[in-house]
Amino acid sequence: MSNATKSRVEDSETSNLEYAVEAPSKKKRKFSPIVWDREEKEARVVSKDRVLPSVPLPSLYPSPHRSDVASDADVSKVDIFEPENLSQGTALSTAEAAVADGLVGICQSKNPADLSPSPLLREQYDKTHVQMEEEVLVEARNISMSRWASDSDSPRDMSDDECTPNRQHSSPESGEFRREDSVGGRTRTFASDEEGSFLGSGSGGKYSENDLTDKSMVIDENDGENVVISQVESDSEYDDRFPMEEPTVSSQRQINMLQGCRSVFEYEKLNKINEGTYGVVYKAKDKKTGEIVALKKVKMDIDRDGDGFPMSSLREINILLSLNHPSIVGVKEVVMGDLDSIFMVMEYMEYDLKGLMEAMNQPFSIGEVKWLMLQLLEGIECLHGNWVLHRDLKTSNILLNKEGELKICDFGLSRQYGSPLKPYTPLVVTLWYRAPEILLGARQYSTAIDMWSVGCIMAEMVAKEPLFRGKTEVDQLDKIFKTLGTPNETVWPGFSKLPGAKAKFVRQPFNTLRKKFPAASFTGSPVLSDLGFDLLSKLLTYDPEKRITVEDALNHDWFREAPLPKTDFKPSFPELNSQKRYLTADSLRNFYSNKP
Ligand SMILES: Nc1ncnc2c1ncn2[C@@H]1O[C@H](COP(=O)(O)OP(=O)(O)OP(=O)(O)O)[C@@H](O)[C@H]1O
Repeated sequence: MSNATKSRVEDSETSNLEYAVEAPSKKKRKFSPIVWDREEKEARVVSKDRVLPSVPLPSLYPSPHRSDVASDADVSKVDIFEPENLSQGTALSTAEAAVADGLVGICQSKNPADLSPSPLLREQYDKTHVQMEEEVLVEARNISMSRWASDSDSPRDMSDDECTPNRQHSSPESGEFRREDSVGGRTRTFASDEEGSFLGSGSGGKYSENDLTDKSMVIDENDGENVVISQVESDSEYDDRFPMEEPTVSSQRQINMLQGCRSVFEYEKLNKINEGTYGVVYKAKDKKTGEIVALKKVKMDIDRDGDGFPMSSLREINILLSLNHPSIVGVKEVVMGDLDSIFMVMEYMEYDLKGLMEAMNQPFSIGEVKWLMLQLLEGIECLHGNWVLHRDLKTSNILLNKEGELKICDFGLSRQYGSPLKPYTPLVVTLWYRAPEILLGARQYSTAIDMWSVGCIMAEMVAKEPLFRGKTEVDQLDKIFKTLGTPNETVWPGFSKLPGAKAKFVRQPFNTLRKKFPAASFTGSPVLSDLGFDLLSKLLTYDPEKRITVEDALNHDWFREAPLPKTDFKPSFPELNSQKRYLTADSLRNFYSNKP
């Protein structure tokens, strides 16, 4: 369990405990680029142990902490890892093409001569490179022109927030400090049991140059899948408040073509964990250190239009290498296999939330749900604070380890600006956590889409079953409307103008969510206090502009009422079945028969 997350504490006037109190923030809210200012919370108590960031994405720069992991490419390529595919002569060239496209500096080679790309790979690199350049430019421009762009509001003051973007040029001093330093001096970490007693203290597919001259960023989604950046808001008031800055990306971007990756043969493959849309995940052991890791093999046959390294994978790697947060799965390095294989080496997590819930015979307790929610929200706060939308939050993308630490994984769909999304199979990309604005074909959406997913995940953790299990998009909307009531212009201004709103949906005048989660129950239905229900309702709010932000969710009083977050929660299941991430009948039987 990470100290950072464990020690998140919120202020409460009703509490007689002392907490570290952060002064009311002067910053504008910094969540959705298309959702405007709201009242700020008066005060928020935060952890004394949190490691805080200093700089935003986009970062094509590797972590200084991570580049040292891969220092020896001159390794023997023992033929134990997919030997049939081994082609030493071309491997480095492939890796180089990938490296040059953003895996910059995460690998090193002792022999630069090995790294000259073949003409074919050179061409692939050039194509992908141009696309990356455009995206990076747009992303950076938008960040600098956002409402955070003033001195006090810039994402560069992410030191006020929760995560540490890894950048080659950032010094540890500037990148990290403890929140307790900032204000007040009153700090306390906490742990609780279930009863609440404290146990411890302490637009259309392409963007143009013109797009770069506007003031704020939104994301367009065309035809359901093609996501691009477009620009909104150009009023003078905005200009006054948030003066434009020139992008600095071109001077920041540095590609070291002479750096290469370590080989996957440094690892001993143990077994396949799972196969998702974008890659196969293996459990493996570092031969030198014995450390157990997860290796995600990047699929090369999708999402690349036949001409390069998959953009989804590059983005995922870039994001994961750029962010360092206890609730975001850590990537140790990127290694290369054969001509067409690149692997991400990640910290190994024993469970994913989906598999775990399938294996449990009881739902989580409310204290456990709170603890998991806090960790999840903190990871999302880090993402949103760095202009990253996850866009595919679901229970199988939330990993847990034996220590009860939760980490978000699978950033394959994150920040897919300008690149079509091509799910390998529609069955895999679930609709269940998808926000109504996306289902209804909204062309602009924001961080609120992730918050909807969090609402679905919260409900699922409480009830131990998915909240809305639609089979098609229309079915998904029907299921949502049946429970939350059919939206209208009153609850969701702008709803009727959404492309999908013309369809005939169920007419449900009432919100019946409370019935599913009563405050007290004699029927065995999951129970949620008024505060818990309030948070859930705010997460599952139709209007994205009114939907709760991650910061407000983290400040919600539900986390301060008993039972408190169960910070000492540790999943007590044996490690999940390696193939499917859920327990075999045998291991379950053994598990329960051995229980006292
Ligand atoms: N670091 C890890 N440790 C252990 N298991 C992991 C790790 N990363 C991923 N997994 C397992 O592999 C599965 C697939 O991983 P991931 O979601 O990253 O792949 P994907 O191809 O992007 O999947 P999707 O189809 O959901 O987009 C996860 O649901 C999880 O069970």
